[in-house]
Amino acid sequence: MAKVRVHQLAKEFGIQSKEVLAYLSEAGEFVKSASSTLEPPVERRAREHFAALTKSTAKTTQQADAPARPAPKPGPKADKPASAKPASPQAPKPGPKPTPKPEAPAAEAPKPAAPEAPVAPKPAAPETPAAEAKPEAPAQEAPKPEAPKPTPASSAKPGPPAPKPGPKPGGARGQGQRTGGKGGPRPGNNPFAPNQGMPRPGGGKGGPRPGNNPFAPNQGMPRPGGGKKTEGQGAARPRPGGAKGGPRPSPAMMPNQSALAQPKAGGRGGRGGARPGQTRGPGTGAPGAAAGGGAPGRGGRPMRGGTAGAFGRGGGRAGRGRKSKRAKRQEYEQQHAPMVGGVRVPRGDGSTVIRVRAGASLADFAEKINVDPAALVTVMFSMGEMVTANQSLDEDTFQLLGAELGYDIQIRSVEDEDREILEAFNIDLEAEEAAEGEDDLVARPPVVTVMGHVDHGKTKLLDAIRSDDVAGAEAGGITQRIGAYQVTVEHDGQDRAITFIDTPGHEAFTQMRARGAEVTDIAILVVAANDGVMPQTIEALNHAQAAGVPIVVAVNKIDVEGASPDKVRGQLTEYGLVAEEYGGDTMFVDVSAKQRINIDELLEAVLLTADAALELTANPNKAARGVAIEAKLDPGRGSVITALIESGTLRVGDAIVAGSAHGTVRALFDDHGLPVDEAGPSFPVQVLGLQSVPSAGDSLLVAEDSRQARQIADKREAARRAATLAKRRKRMSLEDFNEALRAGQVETLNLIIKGDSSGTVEALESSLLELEVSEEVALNIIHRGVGAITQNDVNLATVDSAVIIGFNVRPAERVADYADAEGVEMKFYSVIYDAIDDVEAALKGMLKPIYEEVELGRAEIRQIFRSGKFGNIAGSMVLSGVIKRGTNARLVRNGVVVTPNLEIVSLRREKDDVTEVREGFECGITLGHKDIAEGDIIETFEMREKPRD
Ligand SMILES: Nc1nc2c(ncn2[C@@H]2O[C@H](COP(=O)(O)OP(=O)(O)OP(=O)(O)O)[C@@H](O)[C@H]2O)c(=O)[nH]1
Repeated sequence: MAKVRVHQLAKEFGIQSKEVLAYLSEAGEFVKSASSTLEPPVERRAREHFAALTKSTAKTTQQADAPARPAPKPGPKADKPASAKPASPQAPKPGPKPTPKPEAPAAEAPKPAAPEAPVAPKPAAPETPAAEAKPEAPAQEAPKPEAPKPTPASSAKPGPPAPKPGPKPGGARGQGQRTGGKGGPRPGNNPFAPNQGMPRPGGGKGGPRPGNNPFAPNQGMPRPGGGKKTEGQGAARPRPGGAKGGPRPSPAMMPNQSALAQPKAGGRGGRGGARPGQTRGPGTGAPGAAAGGGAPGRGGRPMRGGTAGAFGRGGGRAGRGRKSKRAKRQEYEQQHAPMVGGVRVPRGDGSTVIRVRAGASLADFAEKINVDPAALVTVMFSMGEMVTANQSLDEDTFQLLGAELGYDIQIRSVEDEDREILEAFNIDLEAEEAAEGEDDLVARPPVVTVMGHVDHGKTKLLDAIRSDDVAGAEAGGITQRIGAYQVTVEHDGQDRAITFIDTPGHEAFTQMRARGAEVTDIAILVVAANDGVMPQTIEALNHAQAAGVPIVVAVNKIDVEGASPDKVRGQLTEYGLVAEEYGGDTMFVDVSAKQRINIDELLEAVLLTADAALELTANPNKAARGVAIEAKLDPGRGSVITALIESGTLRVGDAIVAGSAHGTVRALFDDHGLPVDEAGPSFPVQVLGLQSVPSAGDSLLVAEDSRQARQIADKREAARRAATLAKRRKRMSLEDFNEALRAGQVETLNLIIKGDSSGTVEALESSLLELEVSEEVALNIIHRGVGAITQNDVNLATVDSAVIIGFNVRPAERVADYADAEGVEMKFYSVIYDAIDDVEAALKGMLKPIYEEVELGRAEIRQIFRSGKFGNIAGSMVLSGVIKRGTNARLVRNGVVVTPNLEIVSLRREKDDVTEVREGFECGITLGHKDIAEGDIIETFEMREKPRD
């Protein structure tokens, strides 16, 4: 029998030749290689040895097999084969015990594996049999022992070598990792990191991010594919991933995430961290998945960011998303502003005060509430008011609009308006005054206005005071001019000046007040002793008291027979003016303007009243501020105003602005017509140099230079024009009646008749009342009277939207101006029939118009073009007349009107939009109506007003 060779023997025992060789070598037998033959005795001993060894191994295997499943045990020995063989596939299975601890070693597996090599050879040899017993055994055991990791370590090798064995138990898992992940340990990875369970590059495509910190507690940064490959690790530490582990989502990691993450799991599970992992775990079929959620969980977070980002929600964009939300809310609120008249306009709370200047337009108001003017136009339209955005509105209209929108719209007063204008030029008159100290102020003369009933002697009195017979120069006896002058009287041994304003009654006084000019310090109320208190006396009294001006009563015409000064005193007592001698505080002085009796006493009474009731001081050392008392255009000298300086000093050469007039003071004249160089407080002075004529009552001030003066004047002019326009809008004129009636604003024509005699006035009135134009309109004469048209007439016309008819009378210049400013129409006639004809025509104009239909043109539809943009276009031929765009139309089919009330929405020739197409031409017509057919006739027409007979 041939000798047995080494490899044959090894094969026989199912072991490797080198193991046999090793044994033989150890036994002192010289055997060269696996093919060497063995001598029979050697063979026999070897057989015995291996037979015994096999037996014991088989036993061990059986033991291991049985308890292996239920209880871990032989871990220590198994490690070697495990590392050598494909235990990995199985490793995952048993790996369910997710204890953080074992994981560490597991991760370390790679390293220890290396050092193990040198150690293994030696000790391994004797163990070989055991190891060879079965590779599976260790494989199975591996999982179990994983928990008792320390055990194998200690049992395998105490002390120093501990680290080596350490890895072993984990080795099974580490292998699992390695197997799953192709790569070995990552160079930068820290095997000792507590959460080493970081996913492996092998596990995923991505690999760790370079910036990743292996020592970071949240090492388990999301990994692409990590979920799949690292469940084992994850199983060991689910926490990190789920909790803080995951780095906050950042755009940098998004690509990977989104590339690998399952959107849903990522997006949703992100918060939980574990959810994505769970989702994936099962997907891999790995038992460790449940626990493995940890690792993927980490990934979950970023995934959320990534996914969320992809959908524009949450994640890294969360912040921006929120901002945008806020913006959207604002937008939403705006969009859901209350609808008024079909447009959205922000509403006020009912008490929101919006101040607009007099004559402001919708555009001005729109700017204040930050809304599109067009929207307000629509609102006005819905309220029945047809106004344009730039049209000036009166106060009433603004009130209506304000009530509709919830705003308290207030019209700024003239004063406020002017103050604002001046503030734009850094001129604050109030602040200027407030800044003046006692030292700046010096006494100034009182300014006196003479008031009273007609013909009670105002002018005569002023004449007497001035010793200048002004009254004699007046024609007709009706005072029509305003002047001012200053007189000097001796009082208590001192020369005291008093400034007088000549006024034809209280109207101008009030008018000036209305303009913000309150120049009067004291009022002299003239009452003719022979006539007593009359209506205008009371009016004047009321006006003066309304202005808070102290009154001195001049009981005039005491020289006339039958004069009863005491009666006057008694009468005035009823109106609150109680004479001093009756225990009151009003000074009454009996005078005769004609006889010049007690004039000095009257002046003294004025001074005493001024001293007692008023503190009249002003600062003369500043740029002049004053009021234009009178203004006129002098043919030779141009614009001439009589100004009353209130404070400061006006000098020749000053750049001034008075109302909306500006210029440079060319010359100054006092009330005697003498040139002066300057005028101080309370000094009336004629001023030359303005480039236009301001109005009486306009304020005057010295500007920095002529340029500034011009700019202020321009601004004032603009404001005044706007205010005038606003007033005019609601006034009436004969020509406007038609429109006003149509708008339903009036049904009655109000008239004021003023004539030169009562006879003509009565004749005109009765003739007008006989006019019977229609039952639809009525004529109402609200006032009639003899004499010139006065400001009171204009006021009345203003209130009642009346037209003033003047028969052989004219208004005073200022009244004409006033009427113009107020938008009151005045008509003047000298022939009664002209007046009647005009009124009759106006009344006819008031009648509601009669309209009749007038055919414009006819067109036949020849072809129909469908157009998505324009709808159905009727290719037509104009049969007669003209087809005009925008006109009314109707559709006639077979002689029957099939659709009335259409409109030529658009009209085209070839490809051009045209406004009209004449007979014989083809055109494309759009009716905004779909049901059209070839052969239909389009008739166009318009409604025209039919003149009345
Ligand atoms: N006898 C007498 N007549 C006077 C006196 N004062 C004025 N008259 C006369 O009364 C008339 C009216 O005088 P005016 O000074 O024009 O009166 P007025 O108040 O200015 O009148 P109007 O300008 O129309 O408002 C004139 O004829 C004066 O001569 C007076 O003291 N005695």
